[in-house]
Amino acid sequence: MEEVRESSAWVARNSSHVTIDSSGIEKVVEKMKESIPKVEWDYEGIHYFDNGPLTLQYLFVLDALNFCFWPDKDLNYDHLAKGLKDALLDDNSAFDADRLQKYTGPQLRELLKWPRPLPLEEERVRLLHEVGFELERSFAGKASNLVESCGKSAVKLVALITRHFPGFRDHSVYKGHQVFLYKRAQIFAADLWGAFKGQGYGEFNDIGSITMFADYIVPAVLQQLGVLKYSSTLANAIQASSEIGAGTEEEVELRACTIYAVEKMRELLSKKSGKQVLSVELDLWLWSVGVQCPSLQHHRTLSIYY
Ligand SMILES: Nc1nc2c(c(CN[C@H]3C=C[C@H](O)[C@@H]3O)cn2[C@@H]2O[C@H](COP(=O)(O)O)[C@@H](O)[C@H]2O)c(=O)[nH]1
Repeated sequence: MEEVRESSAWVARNSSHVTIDSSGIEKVVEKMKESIPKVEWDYEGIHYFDNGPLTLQYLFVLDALNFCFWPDKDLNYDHLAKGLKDALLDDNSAFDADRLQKYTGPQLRELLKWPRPLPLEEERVRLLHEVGFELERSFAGKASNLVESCGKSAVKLVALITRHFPGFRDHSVYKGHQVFLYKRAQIFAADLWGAFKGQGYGEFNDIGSITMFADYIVPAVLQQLGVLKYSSTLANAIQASSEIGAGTEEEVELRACTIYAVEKMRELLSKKSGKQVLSVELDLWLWSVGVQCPSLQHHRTLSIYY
């Protein structure tokens, strides 16, 4: 994902509100280098897995909806992953392409057994329809065909997804530059890799090309670790739970500097440990630390991308 790496590095060099503290990176890496914390994919036991193509359909639907849980304080990612899993166990045709195109907001809520409207529910439904429509039009209705056409390349998979599904085109214009973040497209490749343990549908020759997935949890973890530093205005806005507009300089910097910082951590860690460390592995570790910390204050942006 050269465009994600390069454009994030550009933001980090030109940033006004977020800075990366290289001594913070060194401290974290120094502590970790003896034993890099390995977090098992699905350590929570909440995802659907049957070792076959239906798992890909599930993961693609999951990542189409994998964004913005925080407006409902009781809702989180686990509810989505587990809710979709239970829905599929109840009815294994629930994510057929024709069905995806027909869900209404109330039906999606019912599927997830969520008692009230979901955050950005209309957008969620629209994105489900888009996934169903384009899977049917170009991939005979199957996410497995999409994945199989990528010849074990995660880079090709992300490119194909963003070409076919506008809802996955997670990018921004920052100080006149186009910045690519591609969180949900990249996390889909990583989810396949994790679920299938790098084999079969999860085998990618270039998994090292994927960056971390710029969400709202990992930046907050890096700030706590002293890797990211915020301007006082930004720190106060996050502390006060004020909304940060999508596409603002602050928002793009939070996400892009997180990607760049994790790349720097990976480089240093690989050098010091003598082992090739993947951004995907670092991401899952940082994310799992964040979601287990209930007091974590994260930035709040209404976005369909993360
Ligand atoms: N960077 C990064 N962000 C991730 C994930 C995941 C889940 N990955 C699964 C894959 C294997 C594991 O076993 C995980 O279950 C979700 N998110 C993001 O977090 C936020 C949700 O927060 P909260 O509202 O507290 O649930 C939201 O932006 C969501 O999009 C990840 O791995 N990395």
